[in-house]
Order: sequence, then structure tokens, then C-alpha cells
Amino acid sequence: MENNRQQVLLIKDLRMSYGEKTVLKGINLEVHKGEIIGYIGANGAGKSTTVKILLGIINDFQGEVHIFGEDISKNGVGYKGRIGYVPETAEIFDNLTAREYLTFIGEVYGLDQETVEKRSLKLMELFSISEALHGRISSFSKGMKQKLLIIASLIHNPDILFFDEPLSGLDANSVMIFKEILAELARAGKTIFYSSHIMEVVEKISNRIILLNNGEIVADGTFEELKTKSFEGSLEEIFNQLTGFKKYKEIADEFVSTIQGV
Ligand SMILES: Nc1ncnc2c1ncn2[C@@H]1O[C@H](COP(=O)(O)OP(=O)(O)OP(=O)(O)O)[C@@H](O)[C@H]1O
Repeated sequence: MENNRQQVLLIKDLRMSYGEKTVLKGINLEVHKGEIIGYIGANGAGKSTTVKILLGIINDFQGEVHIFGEDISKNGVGYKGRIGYVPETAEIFDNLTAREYLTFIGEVYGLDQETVEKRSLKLMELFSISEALHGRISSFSKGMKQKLLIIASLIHNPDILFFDEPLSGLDANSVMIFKEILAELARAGKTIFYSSHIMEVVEKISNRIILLNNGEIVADGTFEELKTKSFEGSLEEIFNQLTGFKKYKEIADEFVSTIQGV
């Protein structure tokens, strides 16, 4: 695909510290149109921090970040309208109804009322939650909230998407729909940054996997490339190997012994 080499995101020597604690130690990355990036790493590796920097939520970082050619530290707004985001924890307005929430999001992205109404209803129908359009979000199940977050992230047809554990709470049928949506979006030239701990899914959906360890990128390539380099079978095993983790059995044994008072 000729689109594939068009640069969407460029990160140069990105560093971030919270007080004394250095979380990102010089990230360099170039991402292209149509790529589905599986962005993985152990708890606390710095994945959410990276995404928050890209979204402009954190701005006291060092280094350079360009999205669609715009330097994000210049505080332009052009690129922001082309971003969609499903956060790790849903900070959505529980007191609003789904319709009110999607209308609000639509307004933020400059969509007209009629388009928002039409898309909201249609997308909720497709995710089998249209009966909840006028229901308060506080009354939604976990999966319903997640579906609403996914709809809100896509309603303005963004060009780059950041998904943080997007399958959280979705039933098996909805997971199948969502994975297919991802593939179709990538075929349509959208770029997807997919952060998750579910290795089987990352392995299947990503066409490029980036592994962050101790604030540095320690692997970057297709699943096949990573497999060749590390001589491991599954992405889970590659992850264990590259993050230097071998002790799961001992830890589990000790965990159980501790609760049993042994
Ligand atoms: N606002 C903050 N103030 C201080 N430290 C923070 C803050 N946010 C994150 N950290 C620390 O930065 C490190 C990286 O956190 P981050 O949330 O980026 O990790 P992550 O890779 O997304 O982890 P997880 O997989 O658990 O979501 C952690 O050690 C965390 O404690």
C-alpha cells in the first residue's frame, strides 16, 4: 500500500520524569498511515504516559513530538481534531445520558447536530445499545460504558486513534465486531495506537508491535520479526523474555502460601 509510508507521528528523544522518577528515557519513533501499532509493556512501563503526551494532556516533557507534521509543543489545534481516544479509565460524565454525552463530544469536534444525532443512533444500534440512548451513563453496565467510549472516540471519523485497553468489559460478539472495525479503519488509512495487556489480541491485530521496558523501546517490528529475533513462540513468551521475567511459578506459589499462612 503506497499510503503506508506517509508519516503520521514522529517522536524524537522523548523523555519524561515525574519528580525524581524518570519514566521515559529517550523514545524515538516514526509511525505511518495505516499502521496498527500494538504498544505493550509491563505495568508502569510508561505506555499511558506516552499516550497522554501525544494527546497534549501532559506537556512538561522533553524531546520532540510531531503529529501530522505539527509540533505539538506549539499548541496548535489542527491535529487535535484528527485524534480519537479511548482512555484506560473512563472519565465520562455519569450524570449525562448517552445522547447528551455524544452531543457534547460532537460539539467539541465541530460536528453539526444532525450528523451527531444520526451517527449516535446508528452506532449505538450497531453495538446493540440503542435502547440506552436516553439512559443515564451511571446506570450502564461496564461493557455498555466501554461501547459508548468507543463510539465517542470514533464519531468524528478521526485519522489517528489511541486505544487504551479498549476491549475491557466487551462481550465476545462485540470483541469480534471491534476487531473487524480496527482492520477496516486501518485499510481506510487510519493509524491506530493500541495499548493492551491481552497479548493474544495484540499479536493478532497489530501489524507492528512496540515493546516498552524501563522507559525504553526494546523491540519494534512485526510479530514475525519479533519471533525470529527472540526465538519464542507466542507474543506472551516474547514479552516475558524481553522484560526479563521468568519467575511466575515461584511468585504464584509464594502468593498462595502466604494466604494459606504456610
Ligand atoms: N501523575 C503522576 N505522578 C507521578 N508518577 C506518575 C504519574 N503518572 C504515572 N506515574 C508513574 O509513571 C510510571 C509509568 O506510568 P504509566 O501510567 O505511564 O504506565 P503504564 O505503562 O501505562 O502502566 P499500566 O500498564 O499499569 O497502565 C509509573 O511508575 C507511575 O507510577
